[in-house]
Amino acid sequence: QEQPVEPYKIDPTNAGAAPFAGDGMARAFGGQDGISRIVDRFVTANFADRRIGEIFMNQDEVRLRRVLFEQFCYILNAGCTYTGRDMRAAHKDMGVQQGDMNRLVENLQAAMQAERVPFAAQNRFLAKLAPMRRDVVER
Ligand code: HEM
Repeated sequence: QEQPVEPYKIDPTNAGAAPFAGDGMARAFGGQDGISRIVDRFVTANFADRRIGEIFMNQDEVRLRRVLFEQFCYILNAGCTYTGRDMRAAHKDMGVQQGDMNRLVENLQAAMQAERVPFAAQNRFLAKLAPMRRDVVER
């Protein structure tokens, strides 16, 4: 079950990127079912990761699976809204470094590859997420 968090204003722009137009990206990711499988693989990989798993340990995995699905589904324009926190608030004081971000991207690439997302669509999605490093990585 999900743990309560400090109140915050719900706003889909908290997702940190504007959704893609049209349904091409949603289809490339296999719709909500495909996105759900990718998020599950991705979250499982991050928690089990030898290099970044420690950052995830003791965090709310149930909530993370829910809102990360919402975020991906929203950005891919697959018919969801995002109810989570903004990226700066979500990663505050976590000490995430650039190397951690690179590792997380590798795990996401592996999850998309496993679900046979076409390479061009993978890269379009990663390009949408890339600017979020400003709000995630501490320097
Ligand atoms: C573009 C890159 C990233 C995106 C799009 C992203 C997305 C998210 C989202 C949507 C949440 C949940 C927000 C909420 O609970 O309201 C979250 C939380 C979290 N993220 Fe990220 N994240 C990114 C990078 C990273 C990196 C690099 C790490 C560490 C290696 C990380 C570790 C975490 C952890 C541990 C939480 C749970 C926080 C908590 O439960 O309080 N994230 N992230």
